[in-house]
This record gives sequence, C-alpha cells and structure tokens, in this order.
Amino acid sequence: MTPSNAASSPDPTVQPVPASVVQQVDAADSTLHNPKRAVLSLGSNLGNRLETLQGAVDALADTPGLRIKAVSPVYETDPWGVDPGSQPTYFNAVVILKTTLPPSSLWERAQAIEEAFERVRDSRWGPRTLDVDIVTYQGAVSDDPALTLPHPRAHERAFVLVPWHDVDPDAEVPGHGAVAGLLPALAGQGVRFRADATLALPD
Ligand SMILES: Nc1ncnc2c1ncn2[C@@H]1O[C@H](COP(=O)(O)OP(=O)(O)OP(=O)(O)O)[C@@H](O)[C@H]1O
Ligand SMILES: Nc1nc2c(c(=O)[nH]1)N=C(CO)CN2
Repeated sequence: MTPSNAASSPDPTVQPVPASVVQQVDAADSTLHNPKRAVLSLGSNLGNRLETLQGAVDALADTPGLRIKAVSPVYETDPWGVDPGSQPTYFNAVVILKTTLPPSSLWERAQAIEEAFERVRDSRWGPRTLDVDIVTYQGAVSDDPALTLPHPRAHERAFVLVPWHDVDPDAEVPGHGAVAGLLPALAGQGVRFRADATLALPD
C-alpha cells in the first residue's frame, strides 16, 4: 500500500532506478511472457536407443526456460545419408517445445545433452548414441553454419518429418512449405512406427 504522505516524504532507502535498467527488465519480462516455439529432432542408433531418447526428453524437460508441449511417437528408421546396412537402424522422435531461451542457448543445451550421453563424433553421419538437432525455431531463417535454421536437411528427412507430422499435422518448414506436402516425396526412406517404444513426458 502506498503511504498517503509518500510524495511529501519519500523513503530515503529507495534509490531511483536508471532508465536503462528499467528498459532491460522490461525487455527480459516481455521475453519471459513470449516464449518461442521450437522443434527438436532426437536420434539414436547405438546402445539402448529408447532409454537414450527418454533421457534426452527428461533432460530437456529439466531445462529452465523450456517447456515440452509434445513428444512424438518413436520410429525405427534406416540410416539416412549412408550406405544401406552400413550402420544400425535409428530410433527417432521429435519434440515440440516452448522456450524463453534464445536459439544459441537452446543449441548449447542440446549439445550438453548430447555430451551427457557420451556422443562421439567420428565421421559425418556416423553412428551415435544421441543426436539432438534444432529443426525450427519460431519460423527463424538463418544461414549461420553453427546454427542453420531451419535445419538445412530437415525437409529431406522422413525420420524428422513423419514424427513431426504426427504431433503437428499443420507444421511447416520455413522456406520449404507444409510438412504434409513434403512427405509423399520421402515415402521410400524406411521409417517404421514402433508401437512398443513410447516416450513419456515427465510431469
Ligand atoms: N539446426 C541445427 N541443429 C543442430 N546443429 C546444427 C544446426 N545447424 C548447424 N548445426 C551445426 O552442425 C554441426 C554438426 O552437427 P552434427 O554433428 O550434429 O551433425 P550431424 O548430426 O552428423 O549431421 P546433420 O547436421 O546432417 O544432422 C554442429 O556443430 C552444429 O554447429
Ligand atoms: N535414420 C536416421 N538417419 C540419420 C540420422 C537419424 O537421426 N536417423 N541422423 C543423421 C545425422 O543427424 C544422419 N542420418
């Protein structure tokens, strides 16, 4: 409650807040109330693939400034971009989230989660315990090689688009159009629904 004599005898312990600080606080506050929607792709083809994907979902759910809105079904998928049969099949899924993290921080968090699962980088598209890619971040388009948005190959990958379409049938890949429209061209890629492998969204 404001004392009635506040104007005549201001509280001497209250210091004026510089305008620049007020601006920064207002900006941070509006970000907090304006979370961005991002889509992540999870993949694993070494070790216990389902446990690893669940671990990644749990780690994401534990991230401050991030809320998971949907977790897709799990698909068993043929390795994309390498010789058929040259590495184990993947488990893939997609997570839709809302976050107040900027893209760079979301990417750092994704890297940290990969590292927690002892991801090794041997060769391009080589087998891995865990891969976490940022597929889209709120319609952002960027050609920064460190974080290209949308992910530069997402629109060619059934292992991304099939689970994504399950949890968001109206999804679009910025610059490439509706996921539903991209899917027919990718029909032969070897993506099999695994009814026995489901990911839980932590409370
Ligand atoms: N949208 C993105 N999501 C994740 N990493 C990205 C993205 N755009 C660019 N990168 C960069 O790609 C580099 C290689 O990433 P990574 O090792 O996960 O590739 P990959 O999974 O083998 O292949 P791909 O990029 O085709 O999925 C990373 O160091 C990262 O900086
Ligand atoms: N099926 C499948 N193939 C891939 C995958 C993946 O997650 N699933 N990830 C790759 C590099 O990101 C390369 N190839």
